[in-house]
Amino acid sequence: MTIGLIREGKIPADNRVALTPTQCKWIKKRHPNVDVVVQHSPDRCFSDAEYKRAGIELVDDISHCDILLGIKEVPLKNLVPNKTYLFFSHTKKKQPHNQKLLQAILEKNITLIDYECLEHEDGQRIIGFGFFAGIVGAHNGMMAYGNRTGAYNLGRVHQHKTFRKLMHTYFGLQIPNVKIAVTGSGRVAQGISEIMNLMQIREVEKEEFLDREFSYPVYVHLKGSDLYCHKDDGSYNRMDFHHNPTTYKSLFPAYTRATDILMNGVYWDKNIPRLFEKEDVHHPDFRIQVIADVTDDTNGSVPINLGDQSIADPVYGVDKQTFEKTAPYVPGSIDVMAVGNLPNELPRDASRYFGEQLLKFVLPAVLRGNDPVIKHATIVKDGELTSEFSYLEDYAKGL
Ligand SMILES: NC(=O)c1ccc[n+]([C@@H]2O[C@H](COP(=O)([O-])OP(=O)(O)OC[C@H]3O[C@@H](n4cnc5c(N)ncnc54)[C@H](O)[C@@H]3O)[C@@H](O)[C@H]2O)c1
Repeated sequence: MTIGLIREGKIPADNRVALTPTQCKWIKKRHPNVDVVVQHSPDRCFSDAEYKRAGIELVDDISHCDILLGIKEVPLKNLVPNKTYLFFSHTKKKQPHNQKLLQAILEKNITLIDYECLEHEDGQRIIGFGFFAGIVGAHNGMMAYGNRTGAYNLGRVHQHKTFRKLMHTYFGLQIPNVKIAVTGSGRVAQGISEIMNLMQIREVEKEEFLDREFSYPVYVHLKGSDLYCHKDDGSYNRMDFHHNPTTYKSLFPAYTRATDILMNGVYWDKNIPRLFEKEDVHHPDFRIQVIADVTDDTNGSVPINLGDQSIADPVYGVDKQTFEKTAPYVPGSIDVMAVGNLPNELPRDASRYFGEQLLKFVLPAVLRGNDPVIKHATIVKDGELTSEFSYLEDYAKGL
């Protein structure tokens, strides 16, 4: 079997990759019947030369490969007929901008396995970039607070080649006595907590966080039952919340009066209550000055997320009275950091982390063949929608 790492074709080109040179080398050594080739790319965070040094063949033509690994949506013209692809297709929610992509995949008799649909038995996602989104998002949130208050100065993540180098810049950092709320229970929240700990910000209990001030910087980590309760009886049941989110309400408004910085990493869709409502901002005790919205849905769990910024310019202000977008760090506004491709600021670490999960959980299942995990994540098999994704039929027909 030959695995091919494709060149990212989406514009602007994504610099991440599914497997690092060392991981490719490891596969070849561990599985002598598997070959790995890499399509030339000028944009990847690991250069062609690094793959070559690891003994990996570089190619332009990938038509001899059995399995093609990418990251983002593959441009229609690049899709090779009759192949098996793994990438993030962003089609499972019938996203309008990717309708033509799914149609082309069907027409070209392709098999599409979507990373986003790879799940453990209990429904938890197997693979994702969330951890490094949390790392970069938390750094940017702390950077924004430093810029707003002038209390300290943090540079940009992408100025450092690796996470290890970034960590060293936190040495001696003097953070004032801020109170930070971290929300979420997945990889993003894990990444945010990592930065909190590296910056030696101390975790405290929620009651304490709500009731008192501290003479050192603190954070509270709020997960499912801390954030939501049933509207009728105040209870929380995870499965019930996932299935009937509209019957729940948010408990976060109390925290808006005790929090200086919100680091948001919750999973959200339009049926899940927002953390707080826009009107809460007008409450005289609303205290939040900076929001790092790593979840990043426009008008989503954070109602004053006014849309995406770029890595180059990650923060904007939101006027507390009019909710208009302003320049960042001006009086009377809240700073919002909202970027949809945060892991691209640390692409080498993010790729390594992604590749490790791929090697641990996905590659063995691919090699075994006929594996339920892969079956469950296969949206299209040989040009036909699988039964699990038959609900996409109308979308695939262009209706
Ligand atoms: N800005 C960025 O660059 C960026 C990058 C990665 C992820 N994200 C976003 O951050 C959010 C969190 O991502 P993550 O990587 O931590 O996810 P994850 O899959 O690691 O964790 C998601 C958590 O949400 C819970 N969950 C799953 N389905 C749910 C449902 N239907 N209702 C309620 N809760 C549910 C799970 O139990 C899990 O604890 C997502 O919205 C994701 O799109 C943003």
